[in-house]
Amino acid sequence: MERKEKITVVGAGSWGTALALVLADNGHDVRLWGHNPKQIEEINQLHTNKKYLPGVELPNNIVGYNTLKDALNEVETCILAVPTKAIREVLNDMANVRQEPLTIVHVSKGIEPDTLLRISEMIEDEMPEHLLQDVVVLSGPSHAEEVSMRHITTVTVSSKNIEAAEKVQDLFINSYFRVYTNPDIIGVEIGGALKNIIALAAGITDGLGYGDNAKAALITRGLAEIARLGTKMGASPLTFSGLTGIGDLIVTCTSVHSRNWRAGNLLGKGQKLEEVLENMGMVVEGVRTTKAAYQLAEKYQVKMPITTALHNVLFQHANPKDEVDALMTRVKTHEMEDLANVLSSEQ
Ligand SMILES: NC(=O)C1=CN([C@@H]2O[C@H](COP(=O)(O)OP(=O)(O)OC[C@H]3O[C@@H](n4cnc5c(N)ncnc54)[C@H](O)[C@@H]3O)[C@@H](O)[C@H]2O)C=CC1
Ligand SMILES: O=C(CO)COP(=O)(O)O
Repeated sequence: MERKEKITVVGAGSWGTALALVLADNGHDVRLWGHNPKQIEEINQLHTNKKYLPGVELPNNIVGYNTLKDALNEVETCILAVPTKAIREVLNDMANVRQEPLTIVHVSKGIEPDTLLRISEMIEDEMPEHLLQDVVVLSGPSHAEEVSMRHITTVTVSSKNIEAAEKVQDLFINSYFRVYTNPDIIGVEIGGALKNIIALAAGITDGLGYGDNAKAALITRGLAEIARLGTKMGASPLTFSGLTGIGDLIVTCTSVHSRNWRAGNLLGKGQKLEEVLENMGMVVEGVRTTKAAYQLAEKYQVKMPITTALHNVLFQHANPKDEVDALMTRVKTHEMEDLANVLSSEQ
């Protein structure tokens, strides 16, 4: 029998709440912290979180907290489930109310524009060393809507300290939520963040009226450019064929639950970015990540044509259809880059 723990989930949005449910199902005492007092009142009195997970009933061992100090009191592990944009602010608040070291399990999928830091690097950067035990990432093909219905889901945990990842594996694993470990934290974080770019693009092609062939092309060639960048950044190429690579690409590009796909779909149908984001009500990580990935492609001198096309649509007001046409009419090339390199060196 695994040890039951007090665990704090920081961020009461859809993913934080769904993960709180998994931990509660495993018998842990779960504290769900959110910054909106009305939402916390709803969680404690009605046992629902209707805005983020409509129709889902929360068990009694999930208790809502509005004060970070109380939520983190006597807790060794915290799940950080806020959008990438909010991470530094929340970590700063956490550091102000903590004295003891904490293991932080982050579940966000993004890269910080300009600093180009992965999320585990942002945590190491922001959290004073004496307050940080370990940093673990949990990622994989997992929509909150399905997890909260206890639908079968598989994810991966990774950390520089594999024992910390194994401990988190034990906290979460159960009969509907299977957790694997992978020591390649760079690959796990890069795959999880960059798949959102491709999901936005898949939403756009669907919105433009293209079919499954276009989507399969985007998933496959998207994976190629994610792996091209990721391996330059030090990731293992094998990670991109796993749950946090192709697995998450498939689910995000093909699911109506995906916020990134839905946002892309509206863009493809002609809505403006500002309008789409305003009406979404939930985070669309792929927009900021496109900016960061575009900067990373320049830094590492890696060709990322889909990311570049999406960057043009999101930030240069390019027409989505024109960008698709431009992608399709690029100079012809080999599919496998190793082969292309061999052939060009033979010429
Ligand atoms: N929703 C999903 O199915 C999944 C989401 N993720 C990732 O989890 C992260 C969170 O996503 P969601 O839960 O979907 O987002 P969401 O939009 O459903 O919820 C975000 C939550 O963060 C809170 N928040 C925003 N700014 C804040 C701030 N400055 N201080 C404190 N709280 C703040 C919001 O009030 C909200 O409760 C994202 O990085 C996303 O990519 C990962 C896997 C699955
Ligand atoms: O990461 C996710 C599924 O694995 C969630 O994707 P969206 O943010 O696009 O909904």
